[in-house]
Amino acid sequence: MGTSGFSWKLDDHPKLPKGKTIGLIVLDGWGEADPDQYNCIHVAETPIMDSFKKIHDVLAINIGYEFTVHTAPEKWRLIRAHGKAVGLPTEDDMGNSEVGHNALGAGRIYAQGAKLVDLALASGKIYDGEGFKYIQQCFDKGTLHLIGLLSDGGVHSRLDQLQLLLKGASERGAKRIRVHMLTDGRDVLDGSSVGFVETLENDLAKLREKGIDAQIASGGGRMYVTMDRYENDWEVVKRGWDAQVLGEAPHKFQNALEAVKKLRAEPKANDQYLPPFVIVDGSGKAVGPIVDGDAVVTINFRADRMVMLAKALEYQDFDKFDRVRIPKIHYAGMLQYDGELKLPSHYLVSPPEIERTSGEYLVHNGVRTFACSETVKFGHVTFFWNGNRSGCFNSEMEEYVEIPSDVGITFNVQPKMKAIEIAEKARDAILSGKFHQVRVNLPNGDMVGHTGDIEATIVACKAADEAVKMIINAIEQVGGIFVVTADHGNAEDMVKRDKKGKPQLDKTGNIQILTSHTLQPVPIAIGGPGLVPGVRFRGDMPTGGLANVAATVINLHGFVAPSDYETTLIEVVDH
Ligand SMILES: O=C(O)[C@@H](CO)OP(=O)(O)O
Ligand SMILES: [Mn+2]
Ligand SMILES: [Mn+2]
Repeated sequence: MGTSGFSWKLDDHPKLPKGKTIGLIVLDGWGEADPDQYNCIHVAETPIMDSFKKIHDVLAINIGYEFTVHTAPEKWRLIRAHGKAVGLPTEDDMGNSEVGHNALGAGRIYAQGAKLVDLALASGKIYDGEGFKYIQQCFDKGTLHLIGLLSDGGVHSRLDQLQLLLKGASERGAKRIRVHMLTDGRDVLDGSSVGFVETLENDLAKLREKGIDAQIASGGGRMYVTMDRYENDWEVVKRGWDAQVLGEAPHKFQNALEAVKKLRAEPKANDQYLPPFVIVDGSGKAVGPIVDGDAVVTINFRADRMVMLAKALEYQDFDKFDRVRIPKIHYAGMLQYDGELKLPSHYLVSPPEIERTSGEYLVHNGVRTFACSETVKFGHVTFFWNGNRSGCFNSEMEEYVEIPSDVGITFNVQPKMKAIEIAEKARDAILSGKFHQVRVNLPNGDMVGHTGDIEATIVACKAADEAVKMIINAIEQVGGIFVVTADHGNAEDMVKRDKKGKPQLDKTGNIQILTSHTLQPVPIAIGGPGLVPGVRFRGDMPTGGLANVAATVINLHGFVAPSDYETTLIEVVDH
């Protein structure tokens, strides 16, 4: 920190002991909503998660399973996980893993990428920064390439920001612009790609009227092209590289609208998984490969699914796939995506300065931590948790375990994912007695929820509940404490609704499946035999959110939380 007088030392909590083992479980995409057939959490058998909500008069309850859960009515509540509570621009912004885990781990609410980019564009400061000046150096002779998610979902990127950047860059000297678009269908309805392409094409046509040579150059579905994360499957990034840099793809079209419409018409096609395509001119030549002297901007503000491409674009030493040709470019990210790796080294907007996270404090105060998930969510409980930094703070105090995810499948075919494997690792870590905090992310509700497959999502929710049971069982055995919560909603609502909450029908009278996250609150439950009697959720914090969890957990480890953290959710009453 460099601030004089700063100390990592946390004060002892006056009433709560140190040394308890805390099982900290984040259910990804697990919100609370009214029960109906599209609420997969409600439909699924989830006895453990249900038990936390039940009203009981006694502290220890037996819920009819082979172990006892210690809980009580004042040990379950809902917290906010979307909009301003997690640093997003408006209350209409659904939560997501990045902002959710940042808030959970950092204990404070930071203006997040979406908001920071909005502000930088509105004030024009984005054009005064080092990053823009760096790419601007190529505008005279080279092409400006914009690569990213074409969507108004607001999770990874936003179309209006792309539109402003196109305008701003063209007004500041960009003469030749190529957009490499990725279709969404995950943060927005499947099929919405067509409308987004139309909007973008209109904008590009207007630029062309002004004499700027602006076109879409390539595309593909976000889950199949470019936007992999945590190095799960480099083939995804390679497909993008081939189209964007080399101008090669199995599908060639003369315009992007035709491309998206035709590729969507294939059986089982959807926006998330559209195959890669390139746009070619009348002679069949790709209109926009990335070549020496060009500028490249990755327009997503969110980090996880841009880091791999950023590495491919920036690193000299790179062996993840054969890049064939490595263009000499000026590359900038919309944000810097990894604070530890300083990747990319040039960026248009500075990321939120998330520092002094709970993980770092706890390490400095002797709390030994184990964190685990499977690949697709591994960075959530490590990288996002620690404020978008890869690696641990102190490898002697922390152990991070990644269970390899299945590759090349959509998770509705494997809805149990690695939930039990994650729970087994957590169980073993708890029983080993080596750790004070055992932290996991259970991906099922979210990853399967994103497929839009309701039956599979029900299976997924059940699997996550079984994993919670295994972890809590271990906590019971060691006399520990559990904290079970979620990062945002998803599986609790799988249908698009009208303003009154009724399922909305499309033109053909079918319901519209909601693959995205939601605006719903998420549960938090605390319990376990190690919880001091008299600990309960405070009644004076009705608007508590994810950022209040860090102070709560720090308290349960026996410390007073740093004074600038959002307040704790718990109090200790005399018993
Ligand atoms: O898959 C992702 O990238 C997002 C949705 O766009 O989900 P989550 O925030 O849960 O990681
Ligand atoms: Mn999530
Ligand atoms: Mn998700």
